[in-house]
Amino acid sequence: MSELRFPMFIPLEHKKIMVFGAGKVAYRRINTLLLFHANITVVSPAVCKELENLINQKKIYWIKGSYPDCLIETDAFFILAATNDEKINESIYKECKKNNLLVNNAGNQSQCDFFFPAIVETNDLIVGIAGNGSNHKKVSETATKIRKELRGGE
Ligand SMILES: C[C@@]1(CC(=O)O)c2cc3[nH]c(cc4nc(cc5[nH]c(cc(n2)[C@H]1CCC(=O)O)[C@@](C)(CC(=O)O)[C@@H]5CCC(=O)O)C(CC(=O)O)=C4CCC(=O)O)c(CCC(=O)O)c3CC(=O)O
Ligand SMILES: NC(=O)C1=CN([C@@H]2O[C@H](COP(=O)(O)OP(=O)(O)OC[C@H]3O[C@@H](n4cnc5c(N)ncnc54)[C@H](O)[C@@H]3O)[C@@H](O)[C@H]2O)C=CC1
Repeated sequence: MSELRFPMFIPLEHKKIMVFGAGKVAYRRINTLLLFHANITVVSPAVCKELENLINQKKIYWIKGSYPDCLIETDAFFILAATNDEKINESIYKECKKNNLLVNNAGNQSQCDFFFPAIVETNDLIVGIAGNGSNHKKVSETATKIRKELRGGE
C-alpha cells in the first residue's frame, strides 16, 4: 500500500468510543485512548485481567455480550472492530458504514476509515506516528526512538 495518510489531532474528551473485542489489540488501543480521556465502552463476552482492572476502576464501561447481539450505539464518535473473528469484524464495519459511523477494522486495512497511530506524549507534545500500512514494526520502533529522544527512555 502506498497511499499517504493525513494525520488529524482530535480532542476525544467525553467522546463515546465503542470497542468490539477485549483481547491484546483492544487492550493496547484502549490504553492509548485513555490518555485522551475518551468515554470507552467495550463489548465482549469476556475480558482479560488488565481490562478487568480498568472496568473495576470505572475507567471504561463493559457490555458483557457479543456482536451482533449487542448492537452499535449510533452516538459513538468512532468504533474499533477488534474481535478475533474476521466475519464479525466485517459485519461491524458494514453496519457502521450503513449508519455513517467512522470505523477501524483492526484486521483489514481496506475497512478502516482511519488508522491507529503509535503515540508518544510528553507534557506539551503529542506525536502520532503512522506508516503506509506495510511495516507495523517500523512504526513501533520509530515510536520507541522518539520516546527515547523526547523522554529519555520508556
Ligand atoms: C494498518 C493498521 C490498521 C489499523 O489502524 O488497525 C494496522 C494493522 C495491522 N497490524 C498488524 C500487526 C501488528 N501491529 C502491531 C502494532 C501496532 N500496529 C499499529 C497500527 C496499525 N496496525 C495500523 C496502521 C499501521 C501503520 O501506520 O502502518 C500501532 C501503530 C498502533 C496500535 O495498534 O496501538 C501498533 C504499534 C504501537 C506502538 O508500538 O506504540 C504489532 C506489534 C508490533 O509490531 O510490535 C503487530 C504484530 C504482532 C501482533 O500480532 O501484535 C496486522 C497483522 C495482524 C494479523 O496478521 O493477524 C494488521 C492487519 C493488516 O495489516 O491488515
Ligand atoms: N492492527 C493491529 O495492530 C493488529 C491487528 N490484529 C487483528 O486484530 C484482531 C484482534 O486480535 P487480538 O486482540 O490479538 O485477538 P484476541 O484473541 O486477543 O482477542 C479477541 C477478543 O474478541 C472477543 N470477541 C470474539 N468474538 C466477539 C464478538 N462476536 N463480539 C465481541 N467480542 C468478541 C474475544 O472475547 C476477545 O476478547 C484480529 O482481527 C487480528 O487480525 C492482530 C494483531 C495486531
